Formats: sequence, structure tokens, C-alpha cells
Amino acid sequence: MNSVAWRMISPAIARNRRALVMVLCWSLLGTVPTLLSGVLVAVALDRGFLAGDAGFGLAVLGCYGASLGLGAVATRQAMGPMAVFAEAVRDHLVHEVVHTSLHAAVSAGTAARTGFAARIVGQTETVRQILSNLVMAISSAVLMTIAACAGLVALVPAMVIALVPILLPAAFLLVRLSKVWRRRYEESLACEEELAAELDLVLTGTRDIAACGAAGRAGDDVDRRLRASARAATGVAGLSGARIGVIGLAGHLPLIVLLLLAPALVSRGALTTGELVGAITYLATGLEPAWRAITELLGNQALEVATVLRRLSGTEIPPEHDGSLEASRYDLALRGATFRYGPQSEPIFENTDLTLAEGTRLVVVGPSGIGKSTLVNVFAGLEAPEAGSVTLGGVDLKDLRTQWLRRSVALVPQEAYVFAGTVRENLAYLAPAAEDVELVDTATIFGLAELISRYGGLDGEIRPDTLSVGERQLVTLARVYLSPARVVILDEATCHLDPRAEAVAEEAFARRPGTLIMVAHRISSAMRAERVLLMGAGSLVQGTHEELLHSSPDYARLVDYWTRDAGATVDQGRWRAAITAGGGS
Ligand SMILES: Nc1ncnc2c1ncn2[C@@H]1O[C@H](COP(=O)(O)OP(=O)(O)OP(=O)(O)O)[C@@H](O)[C@H]1O
Repeated sequence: MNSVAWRMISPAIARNRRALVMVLCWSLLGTVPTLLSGVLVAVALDRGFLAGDAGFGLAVLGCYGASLGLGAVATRQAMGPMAVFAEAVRDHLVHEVVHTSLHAAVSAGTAARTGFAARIVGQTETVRQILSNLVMAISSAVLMTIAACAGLVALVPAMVIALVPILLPAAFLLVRLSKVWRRRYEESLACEEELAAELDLVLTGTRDIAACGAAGRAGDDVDRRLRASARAATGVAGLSGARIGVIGLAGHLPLIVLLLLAPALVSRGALTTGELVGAITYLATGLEPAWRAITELLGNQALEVATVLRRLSGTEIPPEHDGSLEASRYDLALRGATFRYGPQSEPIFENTDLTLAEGTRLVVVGPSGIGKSTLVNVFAGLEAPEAGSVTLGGVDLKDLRTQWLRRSVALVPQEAYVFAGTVRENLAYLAPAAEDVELVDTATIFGLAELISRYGGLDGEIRPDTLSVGERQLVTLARVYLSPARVVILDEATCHLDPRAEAVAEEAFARRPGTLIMVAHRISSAMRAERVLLMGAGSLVQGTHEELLHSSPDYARLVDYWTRDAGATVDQGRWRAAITAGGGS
């Protein structure tokens, strides 16, 4: 058992030492039949049945039967203290996990993670069950092995030498297999927890999922997790099968060796028939099952319990950082900023400086996958750079009060959020104090007058699934337009609108006070924009549309490509190919 697992249960062991000693004592008594089995069988045969004294043979076998009864009573008696110990361990673990998760959640100011429910309910119960089996079975199996070996040595000393070359390689192989098994088992537990968390996310977010029309995607996500969980469980089962094969082989080979040696030993008079049967009894009913139990228990179950305990111990939640400041200006800046999704990934941008004055109207363009969404997420404080800083009004985003930041910077993604509620609730979600006239005027700007009358006015109940994706985007845009946000970021938020509706929406936002950043869906957005930011591999180039046309071959190629294909949306994959073919940066 590793040190983490030991640390998790050692307090419970220390508190229940007496129960464990009782288990050991009863187990010791339970091995008496094993110790006597071979010898009594040998005596019953050699001096009883084979010597023509069946009465003596039966009497000796009767003694063996009585010892079996004694063993059964002893095993039964060991159950009581074992249950006391197992329950104490389970209570201790539940207490530890609940305490740690609640403490972490409270100090982070967040809800406890749902993976903890799976840990408490499933994994502590696993520990209780396995641990009680383990302690019971290991103590009796070890004692049984000692007893069977002692008996075997007394009857056939040569057999001990035959056991070594069989059991040692098998033990080595089992250790190797166990290491792989433990890794797979940990992966399988992680999959289980991820599945539980995903299901919880979907079940608690049903309204949001319906609002965004994301039922298909949510189903796919759960399906992916389910498949991963099933794959992981199959991997664990496969390795368990391989281990069982090795254990079976190692358990049966000594018996085969004994049977092969027996004719020579018996004919030389080194072994009587009774001793042979006694030795077989030790191997078949003592050593083989004990070896099987020890390797299985120490292999599968002890590893399983150690793995679960190690995972149960990792319940820390990193506290979410929340600053305390509010900025008085709204200019955005990146200073020496580097962002990458993982330590091994290419940076999306590296050591980058960029300043956007308050009131800027900027359109971001670039090939698909270059990092436009990532960049705007960093500006919205949804992602943090690994180096450098991102500031709003000169204040690092991580020092700003999160609630203030969310109110000041609104990011609208492609997936529009319309929830089941009235038209008014949907429009005024970010501006609860807005007057009806303001709501209707804004809705009219975005071409939603018809939608309002379709639902019978602002009090009409919207069923999100009856709206087209374009209507959803318009409702979301109108909602953000009404919000107090001083920085609005539209990340392809108009992608489902026709070019005319898109132009109307963009013009509305261009007239709205504050900063506007738009990730362009069509090149027409860039042509209309005050400033354009061209994002390339490792480079950010800023300018007006005309400036970039002259200074950036990539941008010129993009515009040329797009105007020749007028009316189409930017096929950014093709654009990337066009840029690559042209050798631009
Ligand atoms: N959460 C994430 N974890 C790891 N990689 C990610 C994650 N999100 C995005 N990426 C990767 O980062 C790169 C930039 O993605 P991003 O969505 O910012 O590009 P984009 O220019 O907005 O693309 P598109 O125009 O297709 O929306 C892509 O290679 C993407 O696969």
C-alpha cells in the first residue's frame, strides 16, 4: 500500500487496533485444520485404511472433521471485529472526503464539485468492502500458507525446493502486470468521475442546453464520456484476466510437479502412499488456495483499495481568484502576453503587445483555428495568459472584481442563449431596469418587431426551440445591446444572419457607445470596420482596411479571394490554403 493510501486509513487502523488483533487471533485458530490436514490424512491412510485398521483411519479422519468445525467457528468469530474495523474505516473516509470538499468549496466560494458525490458514495463503499475482505482473507491466507508449508516440509522436504522456481517468476510477472493494472484502474476511476460530472452538468443545465439548442451536443458529450468509461473498464478487465491466468498456472504447477515426482519417490520408499496423499492435500487445499488468495488480494484488491484511497485523498480545489478592484477607464491592453492551451502546445500568441483605446471599433480576422476566439476570451477574462498581462483601464484583469468585469465586458459567442421565459425577460436579462419602450425600440432596430408581435407582446412566452438560429442570435444581440457593458465582444455572433441583417446589427453596435470587438464572419465586416486586426501565425497586425490592403499581402489576398467570391462567407480553411500557397506570413 502506497504512502498516500496508508496516510488515509492509518488513523482508523490506530483507533481500531484491538479489533484487528481479535481478527488475527481468530484467523490463527481458523488455520488449525490446514496445519493438521495433510498429516492427519497421511496417518489415516498409512496406519489406518492401508494397514487394515479402518476404525483407526475413520477416527483420525473424524479428528480432521472436528478441526474443520473448529476452523469454521473461528472464521465466523473473526467476522464481528472485522465488521467493526471496516465500518470505522468507512466512517473515517466519508468524514475526511466531506470535510475536505466542503472546506475547499467554502474557501473557494464555489459549489462543491459533483465528482465528490461519486467519491463519497461509490469509492468509500468500495474501500469498505475491499478492505474488510482484504484484512480477513490476507490474515487467514498468510497463516494458511505458513501452516501448509510447515506440513509439506514435514512430509516431503524436496517439494519446497521445487516450489521456488515456479513461484518466484510468477511473482515477478504479477508485479509487472499489477503496475499496468493500477494505471488502467486509475484511468477507469477518472473516467467514472468525469462521466458523473458530465451527467450532472447536463442535468442541472437542461434549461441552458435547451436555450442554446445544444441538446445534440450535450448528448454527444455524455456519449463520448460513456464510451471512454466503457473502454477504460474493458482495459481493466483484460488485465485482470491475464493476472488470473498467471495465478492459476503458478497455483497448479507445484501439484503437477509432485505428481511427476511421486512414482520415483514412492518406488524408492522415500514417500509412503499416505504421505503422498497428505502432501497433495497440503498443496490442493492449503498452499494453492492460499497462494491464489494472497496474489489476488495483494494484486487486485490491495492495488484497487490503494488506488481509490489515493484518489480520495486528492480532493483539493484550487480557489478561484477574485480581485477587489474596479477600473475607471475601459482601454484594453496586452503586455508581453503569451497564451497556450497546454505546456506542450504551440503558443496561440507569444510575448504580444496590443492596445485598444476606449471606444475602438475593431474587427478581428484570420484563418480558422489561428486563435481569434482565444484572443477575445483573454480580453474578456475567460482565459488568462501564462505570461505577461491583460489589463482593462490599466488594471490587470485578475485584480478586478469578477462581477464587475462580467458586467463591464460582454462576450457574445456563436451559440445564442435564449431561455424559456417571456420576451421581456429575455431582452432585459442584462438590463432589468430597462423600460418597455426601450426594449421595443431595441428589438425593432434588430428586426425583432415581428417576433414580438408573433408572441403577443413583451409578455409572450418564448419557446426557444421554436426560434430559428438567426432569431436566437438577434435576441441575444439585442440583449447585449441593452446591457450596461462598456466593452462588447461579438465572436462570430452574427454568423447565422443574412448579410443584410448582419450589416444592420453591426451598424447598431457601431453607434452604441463603448468599445466593440468583433470576430468577423464575413469580410464585409472588416470592410465596414473602423480598424482591422489581422491574426496570423505568431503575428498580430492592426490597421484600417485600406492600410492593411497595402501593407499586408495576406490581407490583400484575403480581400481579393473574398471579393471574387462575393456574397459567400469567409471559408477560412480555403483562405488559410490561399495564404499558404501565396507564401504570406
Ligand atoms: N480549450 C481548448 N483546449 C485546447 N486547445 C484549444 C482549446 N480551444 C481552442 N483550442 C485550439 O486553439 C487553437 C485556436 O482556437 P480558436 O478557437 O481560438 O481559433 P479561431 O481562430 O477562433 O478558430 P475559428 O475561426 O475556427 O473559430 C485551435 O487550434 C484550437 O483547436
